[in-house]
Amino acid sequence: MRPVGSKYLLEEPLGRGATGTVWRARQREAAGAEAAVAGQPGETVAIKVLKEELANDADVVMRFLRERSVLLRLTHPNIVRTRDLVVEGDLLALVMDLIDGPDLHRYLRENGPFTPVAAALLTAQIADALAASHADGVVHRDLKPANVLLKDDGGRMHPMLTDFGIARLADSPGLTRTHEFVGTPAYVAPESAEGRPQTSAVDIYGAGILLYELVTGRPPFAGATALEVLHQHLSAEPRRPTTVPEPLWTVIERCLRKRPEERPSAENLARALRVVAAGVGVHASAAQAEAALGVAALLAPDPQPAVVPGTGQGAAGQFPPAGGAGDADPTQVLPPTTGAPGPYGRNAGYDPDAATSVLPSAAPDAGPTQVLPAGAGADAGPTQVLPAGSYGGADPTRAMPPVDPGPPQADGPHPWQTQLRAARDRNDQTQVQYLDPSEDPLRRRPTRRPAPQQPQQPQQYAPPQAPAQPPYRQSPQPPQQHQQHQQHQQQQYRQPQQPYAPQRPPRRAPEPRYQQPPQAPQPQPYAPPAPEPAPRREPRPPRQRSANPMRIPGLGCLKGCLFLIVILVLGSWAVWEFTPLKDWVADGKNFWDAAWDWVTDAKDWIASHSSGR
Ligand SMILES: Nc1ncnc2c1ncn2[C@@H]1O[C@H](COP(=O)(O)OP(=O)(O)OP(=O)(O)O)[C@@H](O)[C@H]1O
Repeated sequence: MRPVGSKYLLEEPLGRGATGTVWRARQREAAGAEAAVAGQPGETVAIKVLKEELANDADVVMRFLRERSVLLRLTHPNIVRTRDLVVEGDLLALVMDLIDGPDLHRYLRENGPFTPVAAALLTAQIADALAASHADGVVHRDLKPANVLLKDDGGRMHPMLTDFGIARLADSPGLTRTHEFVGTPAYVAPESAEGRPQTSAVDIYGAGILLYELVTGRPPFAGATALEVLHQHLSAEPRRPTTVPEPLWTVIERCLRKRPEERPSAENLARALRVVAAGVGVHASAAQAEAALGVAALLAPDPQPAVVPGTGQGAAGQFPPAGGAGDADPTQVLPPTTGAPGPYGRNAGYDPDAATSVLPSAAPDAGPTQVLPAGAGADAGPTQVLPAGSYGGADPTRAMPPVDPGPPQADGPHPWQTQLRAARDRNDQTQVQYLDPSEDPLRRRPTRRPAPQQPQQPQQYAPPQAPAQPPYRQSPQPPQQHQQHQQHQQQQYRQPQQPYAPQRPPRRAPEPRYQQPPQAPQPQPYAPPAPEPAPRREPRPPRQRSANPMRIPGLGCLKGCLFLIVILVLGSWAVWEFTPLKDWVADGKNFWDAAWDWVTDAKDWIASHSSGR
């Protein structure tokens, strides 16, 4: 058991992600004033030990220190609470509440898709968490099923959003040194992929993808490579699967709008999802069904979305044209759809703090050994989200000096290519690709389970929190009646009863919109090369038919023998028919007599010819 700081002991690893390893750990002594939650000796907690690359990066350590109050004050019933932050030598760690339950990615893989009602209610709770964090100016930026833990809450499962702030911690000018892409291609919003300004709308996009995946078992955009997936986020329209009721599809479609300003606010999303859940069941009243059909009216966008600092956002809600020098993001994966110079142009004027989705390289100067003092919001109540503090507009990292990306490497790979390669590598971890297809939940058909096996499964989800319940929720019913009602609602959309035809978005050729703009006469200092075409598979050589497909032992030898016998028979027949053998046999001559006759005839013939001359 390894100590972390003086207060915690790591016991066993619970899981490993792209940014670190999560451990089950035990509290040795109360953390006291230096943590948001003091804890008790012997208490079990979860500790995320950040990767060495992060811990060794001085920028990340500074960010860690600066952002502690943001992380520690973020409390909500659907957010995994961060209790303490530890910096110790080359170790950075977040101490969290231990959640007893699987993450949503694993749950989905093991149990197949949810019913529309269950998916809507679960996503509504995630939207509640987002609404609270957005109100506090915090954008998650890596929303995906793996970051939703399902807490066992007295037999019911309660979704808890985790990894808040990890993307923020990974932000670092040092990121431009390794260009490793962080974020999961399947869930990345178009504006993030393009390096455009990001707001809380990126989380709404992530929630839309997650909701789609909950009801279908796979995210809407898939591809053989990360680049292919990202292109789809930018240009492909999601298609409505047959199992998704129309009101739910309205919500999903609005969350997946390419233009962030057209996506609903988290608060409206939560409300709309509850209206949909109430209205799509078999026992929905006419008014509830009517309300669900009119859900589009509830999906108003956020007039003042929380801004992701350092992504070039101008005034809140305004989205400057992509590709402008001011909003270049050095970590973007794809070139902007418009605008001449790429983000790596040395004159692009990028903001180093805009490194939104990249891990830093190792830096020699590790942070100091210390246990952090408590943040300002350390004593916030467990269900309370504190009002926005100084964080909202001011980005503490702006004080950091910009890092020169360095001169263009003429012969090395372009950072953009390196990013893509890293993104592909990372997909191993995020299980978007390079998985055994039989094990990849995103590729296989959803598991269809007969209803009796898990009749109560969707009921396990905790009902929405009382304060968040909209006025138009179902009228109170006796518990039993309510349960039956829920069962009916959920069974109406149980996957086995529906003709499920998973739809893969069509593969698209590289979009012309990402083509390199014509080169100006003056060379760009660092014009990005044309996108590397996705590696094409070599056409398979035609399959060789096996001579012995049944693999019968000795068949090859037998075939040779048979062939020889046929040749011998044919040869014998030819000799018999076309030689005087028959006559010899008729005359009773043996072979040697016949042969001697031949020789004699030949000698006579030669003699007659020579005498005639
Ligand atoms: N607070 C927690 N309590 C219990 N288990 C946790 C907790 N946080 C994470 N885990 C477990 O640890 C695993 C790894 O978590 P982590 O957040 O590092 O993974 P990830 O989300 O796939 O990574 P990343 O977001 O960095 O790509 C999770 O799948 C989850 O099962």
